[in-house]
Amino acid sequence: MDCIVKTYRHESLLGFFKGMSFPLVSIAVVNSVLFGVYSNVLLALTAMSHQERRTQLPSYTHVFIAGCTGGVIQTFFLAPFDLIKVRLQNQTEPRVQPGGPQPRYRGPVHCAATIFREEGPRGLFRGAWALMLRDTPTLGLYFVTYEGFCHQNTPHGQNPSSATVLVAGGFAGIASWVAATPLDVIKSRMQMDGLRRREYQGVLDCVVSSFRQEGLRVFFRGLTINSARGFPVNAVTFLSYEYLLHSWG
Ligand SMILES: C[N+](C)(C)CCCC[C@H](N)C(=O)O
Repeated sequence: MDCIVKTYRHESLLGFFKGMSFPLVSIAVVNSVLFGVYSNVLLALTAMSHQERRTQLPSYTHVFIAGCTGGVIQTFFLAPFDLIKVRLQNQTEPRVQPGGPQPRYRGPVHCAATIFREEGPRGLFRGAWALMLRDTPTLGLYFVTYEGFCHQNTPHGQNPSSATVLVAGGFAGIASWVAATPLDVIKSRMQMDGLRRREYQGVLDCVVSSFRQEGLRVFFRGLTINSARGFPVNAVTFLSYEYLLHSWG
């Protein structure tokens, strides 16, 4: 609540949409990589089409492996986009006045160019290890939750209803975000670390020093908001996924 109130006071309604244009474009790319890799790995592991999988649920191990693989590959696409989002969101100066000083990053493209210039091409992948650690197991969990919930709430041999897909997707989002939040905190700190004097030696150092300075609570920062956001976002994501598979498959 404090964050919402302060964001509104300092930056008005626009403050909530900071760094949004870029993720809007990137989410299409990132999700198609994730769901594309997931579906294809599952196909390779089980030799069953999407339709056939409805009658015979693949083993949860296969679902988990396919989800984890999606998580690894997705990181290469997500890392630069996510970095730019985090940098822009953390730029909390009030809106620029005409004639006043320019903010450090003037927008996503300028932000990408500045990071490239100041921190080199590898700078665009700052925090990518933490991101991969965050997403690999949690995306495995994401698909296991989704498939498991759909399977349990659908009569044998039928396709899950839209309502089931929405709720299953929502739960998958919450479960994976709850599991991902500790490393999400670390990931964002690593991404911000390139900006000034380097504070952390690596992921482990960031975990240890965050814990020393702020205690165990630090790893649960943003848990409520991540889960609250996770439900609707992933309900819609899975509904679109199922819908597209049916209309094209
Ligand atoms: C694995 N982790 C929890 C990080 C994300 C899982 C859901 C991904 C979705 N695009 C979203 O933004 O919610």
